[in-house]
Amino acid sequence: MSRNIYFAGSIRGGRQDAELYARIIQQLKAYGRVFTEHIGDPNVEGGETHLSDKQIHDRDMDWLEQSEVLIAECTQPSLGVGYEIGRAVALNKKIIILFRPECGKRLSAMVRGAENGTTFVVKDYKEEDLPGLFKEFFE
Ligand SMILES: O=c1[nH]c(=O)n([C@H]2C[C@H](O)[C@@H](COP(=O)(O)O)O2)cc1CO
Repeated sequence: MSRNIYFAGSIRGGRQDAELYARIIQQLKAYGRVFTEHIGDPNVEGGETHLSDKQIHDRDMDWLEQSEVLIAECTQPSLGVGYEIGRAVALNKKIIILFRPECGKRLSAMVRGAENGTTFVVKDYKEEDLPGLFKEFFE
């Protein structure tokens, strides 16, 4: 399948959900090419070490431009993920925000408030909902 997918999840914002990101990426790979597999790598803690911050930024923006859709897991707040969402809006990408209300926090109004029902979708979910959600989005 030729669809390009950009998955966004917290790195320097905190790695509590890294294993969940890996499971999400595994599922997304059934629907296209996922550029950002390193986000699910448990060895990536404070960021990728083989690249400078500028190299990371420029590579990720290039990947985002090439992607059809941005899927951002936003439960663990991350400045980088928030930035990527804003850039994806500016590029007119389709955006799917995933948030787990069970965490007890509230999603930023700047993210939930951007929902428009078509190109910017916010999904409150539990992990077991993901296969059905992805099937609905992609098929
Ligand atoms: O090493 C990295 N590699 C990388 O691809 N990113 C990108 C992808 C993630 O969706 C997002 C995470 O941002 P942050 O590190 O601020 O939580 O930024 C971020 C870092 C470190 O900031």
